[in-house]
Amino acid sequence: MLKAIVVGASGYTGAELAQFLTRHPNIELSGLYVSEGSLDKDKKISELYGNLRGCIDLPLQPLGVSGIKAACENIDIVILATAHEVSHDLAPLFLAEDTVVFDLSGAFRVQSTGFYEKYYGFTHQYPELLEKAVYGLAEWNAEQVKTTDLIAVPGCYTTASLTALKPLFEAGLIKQGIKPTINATSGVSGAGRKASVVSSFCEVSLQPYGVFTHRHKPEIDQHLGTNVVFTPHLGSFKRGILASINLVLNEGVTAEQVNQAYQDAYADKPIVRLMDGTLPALKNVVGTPFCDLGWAVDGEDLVVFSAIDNLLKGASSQAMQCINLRFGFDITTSIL
Ligand SMILES: NC(=O)C1=CN([C@@H]2O[C@H](COP(=O)(O)OP(=O)(O)OC[C@H]3O[C@@H](n4cnc5c(N)ncnc54)[C@H](OP(=O)(O)O)[C@@H]3O)[C@@H](O)[C@H]2O)C=CC1
Ligand SMILES: CC(=O)N[C@@H](CCC(=O)OP(=O)(O)O)C(=O)O
Repeated sequence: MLKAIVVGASGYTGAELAQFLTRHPNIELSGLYVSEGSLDKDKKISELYGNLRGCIDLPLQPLGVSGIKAACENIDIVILATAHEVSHDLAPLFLAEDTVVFDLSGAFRVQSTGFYEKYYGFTHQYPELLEKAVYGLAEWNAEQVKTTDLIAVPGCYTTASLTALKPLFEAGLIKQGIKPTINATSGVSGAGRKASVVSSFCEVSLQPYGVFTHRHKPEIDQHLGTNVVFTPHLGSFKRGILASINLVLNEGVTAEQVNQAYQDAYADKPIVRLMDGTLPALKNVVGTPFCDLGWAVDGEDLVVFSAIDNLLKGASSQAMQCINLRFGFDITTSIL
């Protein structure tokens, strides 16, 4: 039996991961951690999430740097469900204890230190870890995930976008020089559990934000290999992301070729569901690990729609897919 701990377990993605790990037949959930000064320290996780009562009643233990060695005793797997700066500082310490680290933050997703100064506002101290980290887009990087000890789980908008775009670019169907335009709307849980005015119920309606400046744009650019225009929106619902993506096809490319590209990429991938002539809807993916893809072609114009649960395929269930890949379990274990 492998043993796992979750750091940042009181947050939205950490609590989801605790549930996947509890259900896993080959992994024991051995500890849940929050920051040293957390207001939730020593509470049971089920005091915060009532649905977990009787299922996961482990305490949220405070964790400081000096406690990391003890927290890692006999531990194989560490999930960092923490803010980018926190993951940046903690990952090397957990790696030094011979654990395999799955980081849900953006701290190790993009191989460019300059990117972190521009988009995250901190100087990255570990260029060697940026090189070593594998980007955990599970349907695309499975072989690399199997061989690394640091997995950078992709961001939520990025997962929705790359899952939709990669088959088309791999098949060479998209006209060069015209950037894909991604408009994506996220539920408010994308901003995490901490209180903030912008994500408070009375403040949220439906509005764009981060126009031309959101950090997921360069993350998509790097992992797609081409530049995009990306505009995120915040919607007044709890969970889910719907991305609508406009593209121009190469001359002569047919709807059948688009269908075939998606079939080739995903026919044997159980987590990506190709809609048959219908279009994705959040109600079909929220609470599930799926990415639903639908599309329509009109001459050279192609619109693709991608729907995920931001906390699941956009974070925790994708991390669980990566854990399964890394340790040789079926990719759907504990999530389907
Ligand atoms: N929400 C989403 O849809 C997605 C989030 N992500 C990323 O996943 C990560 C977690 O996100 P989310 O769950 O939303 O965040 P939350 O804000 O909901 O949770 C953050 C957690 O980290 C804990 N924490 C803060 N500082 C420390 C520390 N020094 N040591 C240990 N624990 C600490 C918090 O508890 P406390 O402060 O009480 O200590 C809390 O448990 C982030 O990097 C986010 O960007 C990625 C994809 C999607
Ligand atoms: C609605 C909302 O605020 N969403 C978050 C994205 C969440 C995500 O994917 O997280 P990473 O920060 O790990 O990249 C945002 O726009 O910052």
